[in-house]
Order: sequence, then C-alpha cells, then structure tokens
Amino acid sequence: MDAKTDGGAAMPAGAAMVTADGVPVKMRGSNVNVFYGEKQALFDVGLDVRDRHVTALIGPSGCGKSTFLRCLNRMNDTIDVCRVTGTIMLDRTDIYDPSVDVVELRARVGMVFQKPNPFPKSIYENVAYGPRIHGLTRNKSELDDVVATSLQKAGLYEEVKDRLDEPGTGLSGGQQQRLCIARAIAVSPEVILMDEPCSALDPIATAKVEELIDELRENYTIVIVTHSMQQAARVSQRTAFFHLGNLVEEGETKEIFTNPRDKRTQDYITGRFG
Ligand SMILES: Nc1ncnc2c1ncn2[C@@H]1O[C@H](COP(=O)(O)OP(=O)(O)OP(=O)(O)O)[C@@H](O)[C@H]1O
Repeated sequence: MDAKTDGGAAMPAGAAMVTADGVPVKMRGSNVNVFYGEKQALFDVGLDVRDRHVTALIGPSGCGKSTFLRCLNRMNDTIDVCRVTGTIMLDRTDIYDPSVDVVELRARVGMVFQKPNPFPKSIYENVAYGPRIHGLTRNKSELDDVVATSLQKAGLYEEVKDRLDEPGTGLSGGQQQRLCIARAIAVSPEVILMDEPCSALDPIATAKVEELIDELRENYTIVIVTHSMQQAARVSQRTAFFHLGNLVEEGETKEIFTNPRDKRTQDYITGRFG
C-alpha cells in the first residue's frame, strides 16, 4: 500500500473495529492483493469502510475499483482466474475464511450492478425471491410485508403498488434499478455494494437513485464505484482514490476533492488524466 489510510492491520478475532479516531468500521481490507492469472490488479490495498457511511471508490478506468468492490462480497470467486490474498473483515468475521458460507455472506453484503438486472419475473417475485430462499419469512403475509417495505425503502412502492404482478423488466431503467435495490434490501443486508449504479440511467433517474443512497445510509453501509466525481461528491462522505491497482489515498470526500494529499489524486480530480 502506498497510501496513508485508516486501513490497519488485521484485527484479532473478537475485537470490534474502529478507525484511529474511534469511528466504527464495518469492513476492513488489509494487504489485499488481487491477481487475474499472472496479472496483478490490486497491490496491498488497505481500506476501512466506515459503518453507515457512503464510501465512493474512484479512479481512472482499469485502476481496480470494481475488483476491490467485488472482493468485499467474494464476487471475484466467480472468476476462475482470480486469486485474492490479504484479509477482509466484516465485523468480526474474516470473509475469506473457509468456514464462511458465501451465500450467507452475499445476503449480508448485497450488490447492485451497473446495468439493472431484474429477473424475468414479476415485480413482486423479484423482491420476494431472496427472503424466500433464505427462509426469512414464515408465511405469505409476512412475505407481502417484506416486499412492500423493501419497495418503500427503495422509493418505488408508490409507482408499482398497483402492478406488482407485472414483469420487472417492463419498468423504466431507473425503476428497474430501484427494483434491484429493493431486491438487495429485502434480505436485510448490512452492506450494499454498488458498481456504477447510475451509469445506465438518465439524469432524473440518477437523481432519484442518489437521493435514495443518501436515505439508505441511515441503515446501511454503502460502497459505490463511480466514474462521476460529481456523483462521488454528492453521495459519499468518504472517498478512496485508486490508480494502477494502488489505493493512493482515502479520506473525507470534501478533503479529497478540495485538498488531496497526493499529486496523482490532484491530477485526476482536475481532469489531467482518466
Ligand atoms: N475478469 C477479468 N479477467 C482478467 N482481467 C481482469 C478481469 N477483470 C478485471 N481485470 C483487469 O483488472 C484490472 C482492474 O480492472 P477493474 O475492472 O477492477 O478496474 P476499474 O477501475 O473498475 O475499471 P472501470 O472503471 O473501467 O470499470 C484491469 O487491468 C482489468 O483489465
């Protein structure tokens, strides 16, 4: 790691994680290296993800933002050539420990992708699917409640309440993305990872999703990859700047955009590259 960040050494099992200034940490990556075959994509990354904050990962194309995001719920496991070393903690759990159930992990650390990807099923079924397979509800009326609450939290309920049986794929792009957020919320995650969630959306739909992210922060820890520095500035409290597989610096979003410590960050935010 070539940055001074709060990402410190791996914690002994059982200790609650906090930053140097005492802020609760939900996830901590320490000495994270990622390889795709022979090619190394991340170098010794250490990053603290603060509890109930929005952390934005920014940097030029190919710098490793999505790779790091995918480490946080082991989505990289699905890529055959990908190998991860180092430690990633979620509260008191090392998520790469062989005893960890990856399905359960991904319920705790949900994900929303770049392109809205509802299942080819009804709006209701899109949201009900997760709670059903995880056995989170005991009967139909509880499931109905979870579906309605999740759609409400995703700011979509009023728009779809009269057509829950219609296909999710029939919604507009922005509505589909909020449906995917509702689907993620339905299994009561603690962390939501978002990989450029607005890149396929128009400005109005983007504004709605950004507002939603701000509301969700009250109850969830959010990590968002974005190409838009304006978006990072609007939605996040913390920003991490990546360059060529290194985490260059991480800090308060305002500080990163107005007073970066590293010349590479300065060059990026002033549009000199990327
Ligand atoms: N599945 C893969 N197989 C091989 N190499 C990969 C794979 N995914 C990513 N890489 C490589 O790892 C590096 C980091 O890619 P990553 O997608 O994490 O960057 P990024 O910062 O998210 O880029 P972008 O902003 O363009 O999405 C790049 O060099 C990329 O080519």
